[in-house]
Amino acid sequence: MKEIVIVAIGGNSLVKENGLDSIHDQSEAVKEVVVNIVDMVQEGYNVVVTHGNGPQVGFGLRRSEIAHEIAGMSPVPLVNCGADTQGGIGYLIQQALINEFAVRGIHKNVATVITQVEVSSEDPNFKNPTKPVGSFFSQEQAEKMKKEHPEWSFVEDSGRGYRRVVPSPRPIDIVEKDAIKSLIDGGFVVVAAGGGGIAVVKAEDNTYKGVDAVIDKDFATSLLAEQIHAEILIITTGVSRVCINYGKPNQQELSKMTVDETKQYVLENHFPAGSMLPKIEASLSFLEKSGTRVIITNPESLKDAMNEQAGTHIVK
Ligand SMILES: Nc1ncnc2c1ncn2[C@@H]1O[C@H](COP(=O)(O)OP(=O)(O)O)[C@@H](O)[C@H]1O
Ligand SMILES: NC(=O)OP(=O)(O)O
Repeated sequence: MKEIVIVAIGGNSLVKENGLDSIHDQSEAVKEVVVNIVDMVQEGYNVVVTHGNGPQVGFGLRRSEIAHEIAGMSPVPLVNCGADTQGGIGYLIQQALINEFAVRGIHKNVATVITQVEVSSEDPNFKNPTKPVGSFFSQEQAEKMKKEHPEWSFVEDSGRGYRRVVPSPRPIDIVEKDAIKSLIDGGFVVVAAGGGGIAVVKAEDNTYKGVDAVIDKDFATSLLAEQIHAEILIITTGVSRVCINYGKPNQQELSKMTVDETKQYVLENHFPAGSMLPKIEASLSFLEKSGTRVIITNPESLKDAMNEQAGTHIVK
């Protein structure tokens, strides 16, 4: 059996910048990534695709709030907003993959799996929202919104502006992992764990219930990679390489780092929470548990990164 590669597409890399948030723009961004993913399939890898939903779940939540405020419609719970993004973005990726295979004359089955991810109801992250969602705002806009909605929390997100934050518990188990593995074994290109998965808690009688949260897709992807025995984890995001001293005059791009070097950079606070830190923590967890190789890069560098010509490579 060929190597399983899991590719996580960042939610922000599909929106690119504030203003390019229409479905048309996101669909075009998806098509760009998919070309590179199909290249990898053609090279013989078994590819599983996951994706983020930070911007998109925030847009959906805000649409629901506005519809409630203006038209009195019932608000959509955050967990359902997340499930909606899994379907919406999964549809874009699935169709783009099918179309790209058709253009190249390749027969390949593609399926998106609605994926629930178990979290603990006792997770302390429920009381401390950290996951940035939706649009970026100026400090002035964020302060104005905070006055109007005192229950909202905001954080400054990696020098890009202020964003609302929601609870983000750690994933414990991918509920549909066996279905995903069966599809991979059956030769499907699988899209799964979108938006970090739909957050659910498990009761003693083995039933599940959704909870209002957005799981970090990097942590969910790392867990899925472990559970399906993937060899390579690729995280695509808005930058071609991970940097130390990011955004400072002495910023330095990293092409390769070992697990130990990576841990040292974490201790030196080179990676902010809510953006680069989860990617790094998820990568370390994957390498320590089951994986052989991690690549962090932007979607357009995927092919070069597979040949070690681009991206940041984290090795054991
Ligand atoms: N040390 C760093 N090296 C590279 N990028 C960084 C670093 N610290 C913060 N960033 C920022 O974090 C972004 C990735 O986080 P984010 O946009 O939240 O991820 P996603 O693509 O999964 O939505 C990068 O595009 C970059 O703007
Ligand atoms: N759910 C999630 O982590 O989304 P982003 O990758 O878009 O932040």
